[in-house]
Amino acid sequence: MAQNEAQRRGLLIILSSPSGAGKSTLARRLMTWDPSLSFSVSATTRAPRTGEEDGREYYFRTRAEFEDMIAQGEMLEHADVFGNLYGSPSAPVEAAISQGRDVVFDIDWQGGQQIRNSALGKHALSIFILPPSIPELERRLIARGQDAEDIIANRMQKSRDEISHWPEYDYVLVNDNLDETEAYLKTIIAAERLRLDQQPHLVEVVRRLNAEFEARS
Ligand SMILES: Nc1nc2c(ncn2[C@@H]2O[C@H](COP(=O)(O)OP(=O)(O)O)[C@@H](O)[C@H]2O)c(=O)[nH]1
Ligand SMILES: Nc1ncnc2c1ncn2[C@@H]1O[C@H](COP(=O)(O)OP(=O)(O)O)[C@@H](O)[C@H]1O
Repeated sequence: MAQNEAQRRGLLIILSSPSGAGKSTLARRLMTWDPSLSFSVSATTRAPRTGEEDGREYYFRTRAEFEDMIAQGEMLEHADVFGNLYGSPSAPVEAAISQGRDVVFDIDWQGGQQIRNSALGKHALSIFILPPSIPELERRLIARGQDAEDIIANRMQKSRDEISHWPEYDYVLVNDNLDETEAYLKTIIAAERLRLDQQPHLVEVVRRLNAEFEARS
């Protein structure tokens, strides 16, 4: 982008899916693809999994701390998911988008809905990830090897409700082949960026085209 051009605000790229469909894997791949992307690290009251670090995958907080963050107006959105509180802190998102950086969210349908209905909703690009089948969804949850049987059963039971929200999203991808889904996701983001980057110039271009028509007549 030329230096004197006004910088557009960053996009809020929302990824939602039932647990196990692959959205965290896809989000991680996006971050490697484009290091200018900012990942919105959520706060949660759920316990850390093996290998998860406070401030990297999540900000792990007690329920009292989380409720205090809500009371202080620090959350862009928040929801109860599988009996725990999850939410996206506003400040890092505001900072990133005001610098023109696009932000990736790995959140459920309730969070997606809240962001779309917020003041930042017009900057949202939402993508829903479907699993290719329910047995495959369960296989992935088991293969991930992170959750106990009862937790997996609870996630499987909630997945039908999460899936029912697919029509609310701008795009829906079936994550069968991971590399293919990743490629589609990048295409969607690239197309949206192109559209937004072109927008401010279009009035000027069409004005010039019209002036050129005038000059011919
Ligand atoms: N609304 C909302 N949902 C979130 C947030 N962070 C994570 N989630 C969702 O909470 C659900 C559970 O996340 P997690 O415990 O990491 O399990 P996983 O999705 O199976 O890896 C997933 O659907 C996440 O997308 C958030 O900040 N807000
Ligand atoms: N297209 C795919 N094919 C096979 N396995 C996948 C695919 N996408 C993701 N996985 C695997 O499925 C498991 C769940 O993926 P994850 O990204 O943690 O899901 P989510 O964040 O939606 O809960 C992980 O072990 C991941 O490596």
